[in-house]
Amino acid sequence: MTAPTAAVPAPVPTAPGFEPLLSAKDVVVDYGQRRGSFRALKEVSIEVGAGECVGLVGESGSGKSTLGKAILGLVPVASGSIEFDGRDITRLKGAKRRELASSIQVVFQDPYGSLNPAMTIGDILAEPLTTAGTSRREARAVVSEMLDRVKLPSNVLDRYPKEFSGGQRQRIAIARALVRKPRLIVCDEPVSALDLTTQATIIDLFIELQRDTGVSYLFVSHDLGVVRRICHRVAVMYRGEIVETGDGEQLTRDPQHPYSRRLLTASPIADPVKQAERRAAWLKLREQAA
Ligand SMILES: Nc1ncnc2c1ncn2[C@@H]1O[C@H](COP(=O)(O)OP(=O)(O)OP(=O)(O)O)[C@@H](O)[C@H]1O
Repeated sequence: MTAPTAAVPAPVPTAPGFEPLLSAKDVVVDYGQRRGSFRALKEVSIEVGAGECVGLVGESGSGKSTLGKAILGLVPVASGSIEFDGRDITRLKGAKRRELASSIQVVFQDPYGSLNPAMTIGDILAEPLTTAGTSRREARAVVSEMLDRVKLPSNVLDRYPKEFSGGQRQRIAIARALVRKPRLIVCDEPVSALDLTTQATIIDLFIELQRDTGVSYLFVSHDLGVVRRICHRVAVMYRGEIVETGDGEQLTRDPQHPYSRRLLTASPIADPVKQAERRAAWLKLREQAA
């Protein structure tokens, strides 16, 4: 198959009706040492509005996670800028970066690996609050509100992650991301480890949470079908660039870029080995950043 022609990376504007919240401009990320380094993001620009869900689709290795990591400050940005709520966050480090955790959170793909097996659900959910200085009493109230939001009963609090199914664990992971009441959640393939029925209920939950809390999502997925359901706009990534953007319907009906057409026909399937590598890389970076 011939490779699609390279396209000029175009800025992705915020959809009409949404106030800008996140704005990444010409972001470049390189991996490796200076000699032989690999450019994973090539001047990528994207905006996410307040209350908007922007999907990021593309095959394995196209740079989706790298963009999420750059926004979360987990990989260095070589050039370009990332603004959040009007503030330059491109190179925030240390305490200032940690403070941002109250505004930007992440939900991972793997509900099995992302919850500490030695902690009760109550402690897993309260920890982000108590480490940020919230009293235990106040933390309990917020945890209980978030359990309600993700439709889990309060009797889960004294139990451990291993006692729950994949879908329930993902509800717990979503509740944990919500306890600090963030304005943006980077969702990294959050439903691709789940069976189709559970996927559908978790997608419905994401939609409902967005409607009720006004949170924004940058929703990374290899599956255009999933992002079409949940996202207001979809950006297609190919080899470190955004090659096309549009609403899901339009992208499906009338894809402009050859690679988007290929994505539609190929219907890529998540490779479990690749996905395990991606999970390990995320967790390592998070530990380093903690
Ligand atoms: N730590 C790293 N060191 C070197 N190269 C890396 C590193 N992390 C990612 N890459 C490379 O950067 C490119 C983009 O990877 P990235 O994980 O962002 O892609 P992706 O679209 O999210 O794919 P996947 O779904 O497989 O994670 C790939 O070629 C990948 O091999």
